[in-house]
Amino acid sequence: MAKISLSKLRHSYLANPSSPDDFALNEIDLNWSDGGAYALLGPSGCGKSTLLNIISGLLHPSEGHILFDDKDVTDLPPDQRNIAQVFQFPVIYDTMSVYDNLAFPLRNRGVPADKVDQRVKEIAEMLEVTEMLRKRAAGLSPDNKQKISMGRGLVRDDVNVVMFDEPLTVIDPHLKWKLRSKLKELHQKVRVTMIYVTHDQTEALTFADQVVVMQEGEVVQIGTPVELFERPTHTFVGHFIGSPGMNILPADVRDGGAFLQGHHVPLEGKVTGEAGLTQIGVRPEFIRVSDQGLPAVVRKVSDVGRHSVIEAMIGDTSIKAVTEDSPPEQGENIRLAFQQNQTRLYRDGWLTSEAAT
Ligand SMILES: Nc1ncnc2c1ncn2[C@@H]1O[C@H](COP(=O)(O)OP(=O)(O)OP(=O)(O)O)[C@@H](O)[C@H]1O
Repeated sequence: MAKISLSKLRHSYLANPSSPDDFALNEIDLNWSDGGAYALLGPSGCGKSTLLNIISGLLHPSEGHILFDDKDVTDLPPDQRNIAQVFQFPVIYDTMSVYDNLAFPLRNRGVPADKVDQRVKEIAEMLEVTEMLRKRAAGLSPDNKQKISMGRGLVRDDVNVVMFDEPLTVIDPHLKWKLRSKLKELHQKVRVTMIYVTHDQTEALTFADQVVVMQEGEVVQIGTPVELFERPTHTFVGHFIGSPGMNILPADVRDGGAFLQGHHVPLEGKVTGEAGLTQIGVRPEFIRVSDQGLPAVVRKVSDVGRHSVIEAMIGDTSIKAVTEDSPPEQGENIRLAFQQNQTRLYRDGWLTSEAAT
């Protein structure tokens, strides 16, 4: 297990990059603690695989350094980095038994047979595959194959890090949540540093203690799932995380106050910075239908099970609110109250209101 540091990492696939747009990764600095569970989250093309390949050693960064426990590994090839990887598609030997598949990474490194046996049985128990150990891998369902693939990633206890690259891609939707929580449970048992790459917010937020959100080659926020939900430092994070995402509303700022369609909107705290495009950010969960608040007209109501999503118009600005009470009717005139300590201001995308004290 290792602490991992990425220092001033940049990468371009071009031979002679000249502008920031030429870089697939732009200046990444990160410090990950030994034994932590981390996720890299972002839409397709944001640079997740590039970063993962740099950490595993498949790709040499154009600039910067990778350190494992303060040792610079930037120039080391993958086989000398002592990493285990679990990929999108199961990597197992169909002709071998489940037992031999799990034992393979250990036998390969000359681990004594009794230790191999003990560790294989331990991992099989954690994954709940003990009864499959004697079966041939070829006959397994895709989700069981991926479980074994994960087991192969976890079986060695001497790795610096286990990296998961979209590991639930091939899993049936109704089994995904099972494997997702299994993985979290496994991390708590084995306490190896783990990095989980995904574009799926649910997977990232359920697995990781800390999530790194990426957009267009940059890290836009690093935080716990709660921090990302409650106080996104960028509108991209606000919108990308949550279902529905944060409302990002056009705002005029004058005399230190924010106005939406001419109505004053009290913010969490003082406004900092100057000029730029200003927007109010408030999550649908923090807007209530109330006697007081901003006048709005209901455009649509969607019943999504435990709650309803109200889509309304304030002037010509569309806004979403979530309610667990009985929702208003389409076309109804309502008032929407924003919870002040959850109402933030963004300037050119970045958080520019001070936190409530
Ligand atoms: N081998 C390559 N040569 C040139 N450009 C590349 C190469 N691999 C990736 N890129 C570019 O680098 C950027 C980041 O891609 P990357 O694959 O790291 O993103 P990602 O977040 O992993 O996306 P996905 O989830 O689709 O794999 C993209 O603009 C992509 O087109």
